Amino acid sequence: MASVRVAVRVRPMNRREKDLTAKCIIKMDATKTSITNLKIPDGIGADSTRDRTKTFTYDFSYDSTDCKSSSFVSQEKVFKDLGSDVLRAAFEGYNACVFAYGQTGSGKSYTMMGNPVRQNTTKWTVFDTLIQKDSSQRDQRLSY
Ligand SMILES: Nc1ncnc2c1ncn2[C@@H]1O[C@H](COP(=O)(O)OP(=O)(O)OP(=O)(O)O)[C@@H](O)[C@H]1O
Repeated sequence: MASVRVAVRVRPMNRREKDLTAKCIIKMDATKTSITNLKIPDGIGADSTRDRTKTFTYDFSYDSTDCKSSSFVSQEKVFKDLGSDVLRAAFEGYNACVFAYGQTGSGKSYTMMGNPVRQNTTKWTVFDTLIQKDSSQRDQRLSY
């Protein structure tokens, strides 16, 4: 596991953003995140086009804007990609840390804690599985 991993996640638009008919200017493609400056007109010249959209590569780029989209990334996937290895490392005695960074309302708490009713169940199920796996490995070690 790499010592540091960085992920970007885009949440669905909230009511206020929808009411303002805000446009989504972020696109994710595998590990790449592209941001488009709509104030720069499209297709004027090669240089303008390059400035209009900037692309950055991260370990993970998560599109969680629309749960009906084929590219939708669920809370469970985020946890499996980012949380489970950190937990495993912690069980193995390594120091580990996960933190979320972003402006207010961008989805930090949601990504870390999930939805209290449904998504925590998924998270804790994966967590329980890890604990069970850890104890069964320990039991195997003890039985040698
Ligand atoms: N991936 C997501 N899918 C659905 N809803 C989300 C998602 N991320 C955030 N939200 C919703 O967006 C709102 C703001 O999210 P959240 O409270 O997690 O932001 P925050 O970054 O922790 O804000 P603050 O810094 O003010 O504490 C919440 O209503 C939350 O349920």
